[in-house]
Amino acid sequence: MTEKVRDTSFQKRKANYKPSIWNYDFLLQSLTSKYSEEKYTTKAKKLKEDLSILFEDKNSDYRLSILRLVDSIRKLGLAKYFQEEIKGYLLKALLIIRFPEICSSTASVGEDDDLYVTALCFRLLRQFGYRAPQASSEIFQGFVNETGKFKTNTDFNEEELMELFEASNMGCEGENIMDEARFFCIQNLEAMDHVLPTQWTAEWFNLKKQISAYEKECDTRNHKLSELARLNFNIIQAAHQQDLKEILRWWMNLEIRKKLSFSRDRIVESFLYAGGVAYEPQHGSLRKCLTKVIKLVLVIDDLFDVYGSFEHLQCFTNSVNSWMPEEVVNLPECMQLCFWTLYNTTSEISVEIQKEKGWNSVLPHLQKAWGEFCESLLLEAKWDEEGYTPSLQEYLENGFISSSGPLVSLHIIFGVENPTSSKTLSEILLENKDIIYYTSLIIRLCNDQGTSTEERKRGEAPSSIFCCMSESNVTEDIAREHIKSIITMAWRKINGYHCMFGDEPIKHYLTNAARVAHFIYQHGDGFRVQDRERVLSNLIEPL
Ligand SMILES: CC(C)=CCC/C(C)=C/COP(=O)(O)OP(=O)(O)O
Ligand SMILES: [Mg+2]
Repeated sequence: MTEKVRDTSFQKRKANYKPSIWNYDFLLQSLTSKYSEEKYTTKAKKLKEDLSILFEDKNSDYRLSILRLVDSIRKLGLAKYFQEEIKGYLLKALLIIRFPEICSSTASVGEDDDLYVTALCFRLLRQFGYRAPQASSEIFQGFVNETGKFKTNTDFNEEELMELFEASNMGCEGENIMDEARFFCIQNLEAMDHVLPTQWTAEWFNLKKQISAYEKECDTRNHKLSELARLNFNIIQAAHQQDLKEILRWWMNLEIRKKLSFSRDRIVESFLYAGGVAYEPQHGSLRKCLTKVIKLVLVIDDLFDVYGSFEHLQCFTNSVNSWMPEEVVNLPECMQLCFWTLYNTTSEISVEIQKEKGWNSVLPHLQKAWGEFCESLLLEAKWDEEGYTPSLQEYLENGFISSSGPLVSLHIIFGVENPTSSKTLSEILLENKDIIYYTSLIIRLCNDQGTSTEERKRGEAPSSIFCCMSESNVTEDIAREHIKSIITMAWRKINGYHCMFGDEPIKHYLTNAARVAHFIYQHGDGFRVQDRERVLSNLIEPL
């Protein structure tokens, strides 16, 4: 057992987090939706059947309308309903582009495709994980000059440039033409630097907006399709409401809640973000488990950043590493409570995963991941204590772990995959090692982009931006641009894995964690400042 740690009932620094804006009792009462009734699911199935006719339409072999229909279905969150049809349709679209002479449509122009069609087709194929010649970046060769730059003599309109921008964000490492495309669009479209491309966006957070936008498309809109999209959104929201009720009860019953004046009470936001990772109704268990993990990450992160003395944090980390409650008895009461909450919640989660998914020996993996997370926070606390500024590389080697990405990823794998597949957990982890790394890197860098100014004011450990400024002796603006370029590079790597393996569920959900990070930090610190409207829109108000 550790020797007695000095009991200093002090708090390292003030974070001045505002209390939660949510009245949990009131929320619990408000979370009811008629869409959890069976009849709505039946109605959705019926609508889906009625809509099969869309795909039989003889006139729709014009590839642009095919591609647009597939894109609308995807944007409306209905791709899962029409998986087979989309596959058939995309293949048809490819056939028309490659062999126009065998298609009856007079609109097929084959090789002379305009930028819009080329970019749209390329993006959809990559989004759905299909390998085809049209999913190769080579198809943009016709739009660049001999030096590899996009031809400036062609007058591309805004719609074409937007589509090219979307396509460029599906590019992989080494596809220079995609880098050129991205650069070209940012230069030629106003304020593109702040536009989040679809590939970086968590579908769930954009769904309502997409449905409303589709409904404004008077000419092409299909009423039944938008009816199904609305119904689908409301059915999902009803499932989320049931999950959130359970989560609120869990949180309200925890003793720790009353003892954490130094920490952020952000259980609703933690749930909202977990929903961005896996929003489909069947992922309720994963959503709830991720919410608990994110909430504990916030508590422990605050413990390290604003509360504990270095000595206390060392003792806490030892306890998590050894997973031995005896170690914490000498810590302040609230730190002991943190440990117990982590200890008990993790045990419960491991039992649930074993029961639901059939995995064995889950707990040792979760313990190890929490231990590594605390070690990374302890190193940051050490840098803070010593006033040391690491190089950017040294910072990132640790920062990808302190982002909580590896921890969150492990829970995603346990929640998505089941052990009946032919692979062991170690094999799955190894296979996804790089995607976990780059996702975690994105979480870390997005977090720093959104929170570093405030953290610096509070005198917390340095962020990537500060490390970059100090190492290269550059201004904050230049450092921020450099960090943005690392984020873009990380996405290129992630895209590469998707191109290689197709849209596998594990890779899809792991990547969603990076998308959620962009969302949380795009306008600052999404955990500090609560977004009332967003919670109401996604979790409370039906369409
Ligand atoms: C998408 C996910 C899982 C997000 C959680 C990220 C995280 C470590 C939040 C802690 O906030 P912070 O802004 O205080 O972080 P830090 O102190 O590490 O900079
Ligand atoms: Mg922090």
